[in-house]
Amino acid sequence: MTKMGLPDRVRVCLFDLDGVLTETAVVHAAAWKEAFDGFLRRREGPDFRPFDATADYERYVDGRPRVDGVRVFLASRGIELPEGKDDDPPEAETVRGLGNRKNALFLEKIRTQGVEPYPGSVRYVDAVRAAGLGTAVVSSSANCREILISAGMEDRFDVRIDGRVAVERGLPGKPHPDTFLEAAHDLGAEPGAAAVFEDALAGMDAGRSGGFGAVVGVDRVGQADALRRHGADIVVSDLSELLGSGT
Ligand SMILES: O=P(O)(O)OC[C@H]1O[C@@H](O)[C@H](O)[C@@H](O)[C@@H]1O
Repeated sequence: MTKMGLPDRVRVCLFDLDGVLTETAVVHAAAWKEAFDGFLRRREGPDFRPFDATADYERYVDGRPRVDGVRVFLASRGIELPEGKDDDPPEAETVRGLGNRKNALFLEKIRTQGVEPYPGSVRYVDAVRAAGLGTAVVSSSANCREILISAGMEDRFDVRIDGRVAVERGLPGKPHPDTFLEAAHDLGAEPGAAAVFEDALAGMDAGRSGGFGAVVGVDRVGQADALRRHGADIVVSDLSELLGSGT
């Protein structure tokens, strides 16, 4: 192990954003709950079964691109909506409309609450860079760049593969490994020389299937066992735990 708490073969680090670098996973979960509950209430009446911002979020939405989150959660309730168009209004009962509703709610929350980076993640990324390792942010979010700027972290990554870049390059999102593989490639590293840092189960699955050199699960919500079941080699509750370890 190196002093970064990673195997010696690791040359580049691929960081998920929401919940790993910034405290925005809970903001996404709250926006999804508001959007889905509004939809379910309209469709099923006052006795609707609400979206569970922990269990439903982790299993069906967390880590996936926006439209995939809509589709996978609705499928879990036996609901299928028409795809709709990118610019569908937020009240449209389509996959894109519901995604746009969630995005409007998410942006509103970010505007009022601001974006906080995890201090331990900032320290870890800085230490990794100082040690000469390459860094990438690999996020399903189309808002990744704005979130990084708001968190004051934009300059800390050599490569950014986010929800927008994935669409431009035709890359399937997490749980597929393609966005992580693309980031490793852009950093000039084989997957075996890359470490993946993720908090979402879909992200773990991407890390496991991509043949990466290490998969670090970041457990902010008490799901360490699930992270291990989905492929984490190491689980920490904060990236700062990796500093100075294993030497
Ligand atoms: O809606 P956005 O900002 O494009 O984000 C898509 C997804 O990005 C992921 O990083 C989050 O874990 C999900 O909760 C979110 O739904």
